[in-house]
Amino acid sequence: MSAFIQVNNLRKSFKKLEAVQGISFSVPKGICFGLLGPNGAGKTTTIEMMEGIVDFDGGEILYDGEPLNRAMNQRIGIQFQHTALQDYLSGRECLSMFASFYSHALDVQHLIELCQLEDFAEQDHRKLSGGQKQRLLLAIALVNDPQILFLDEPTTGLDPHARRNFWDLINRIKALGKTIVLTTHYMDEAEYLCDDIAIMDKGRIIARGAPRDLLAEHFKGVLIRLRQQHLPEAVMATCHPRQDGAYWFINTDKVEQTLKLLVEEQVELDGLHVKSANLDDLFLKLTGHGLQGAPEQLEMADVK
Ligand SMILES: Nc1ncnc2c1ncn2[C@@H]1O[C@H](COP(=O)(O)OP(=O)(O)OP(=O)(O)O)[C@@H](O)[C@H]1O
Repeated sequence: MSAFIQVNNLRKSFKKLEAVQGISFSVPKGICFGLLGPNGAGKTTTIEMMEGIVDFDGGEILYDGEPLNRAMNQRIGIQFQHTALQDYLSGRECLSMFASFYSHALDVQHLIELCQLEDFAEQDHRKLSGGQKQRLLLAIALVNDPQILFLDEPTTGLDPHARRNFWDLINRIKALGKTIVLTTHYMDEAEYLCDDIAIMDKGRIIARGAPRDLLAEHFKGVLIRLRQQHLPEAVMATCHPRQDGAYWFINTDKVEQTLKLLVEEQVELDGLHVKSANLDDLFLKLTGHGLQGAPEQLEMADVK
């Protein structure tokens, strides 16, 4: 697939802080591309340079081979982390106001239906729940029928149910053929939504590719967690378990054989947990620290 958005050696410093340190990547048309990383990694600075909101110190950003120009600017939709809306306006009125800014805008009722705002479109936007507000902000980002949609941490602070709803909505919008660039520090969000990701840490890209390919490249097998107990010699010698706190951990790419051995050796399986590697594990492996503070991190077998 050819690059729709091409970012080459992009740099940005704030005084002595090098927030973005010469990153490069490309985004083909029609995919959902994710910039993933912990707080302060440089995601928002990168996306804001791509949106033309923040000037960059070096490098280039090309859209269909051209720097961002007025015509392309009209084809971009942005959902910011925070957007101040006019007090007292209903969702429908907010949408009408933003639609009036563009020469070509989508029908407001169509946007209300697309983003499932029907039940609260007439309410003062200040009374909306977090999930409802995010859907309204998404509708506002779509008002000019953009070719490219930028979403900056769109589900931060939402409860799990609202996040799921929002993910479904993003998938519906992606199915309309739009190119989506989103930032997130939720690895599950990136795994669920993104065709391609760049993992950022401290202003640099430390991994690039499709989530599934990245995981296959860096990990094999699964991790089995058992409650601490005396393990038979055969298990110790074959599985090389690692003890950590109240648990034993076994890395293996031969799950069935390992489980069979545990059963044969009459190991207590109560509380057994089997887990595949995810992007949190990858981030931990690449950087030595976790993505979101202190989620449960499980070391996985390394292929290399
Ligand atoms: N306008 C600014 N002035 C000074 N420093 C800034 C500015 N904007 C960002 N930074 C700094 O640049 C670094 C990268 O910030 P950025 O917001 O891009 O990270 P992020 O990955 O989006 O983090 P978050 O998930 O918290 O939004 C941080 O250290 C931040 O404090």
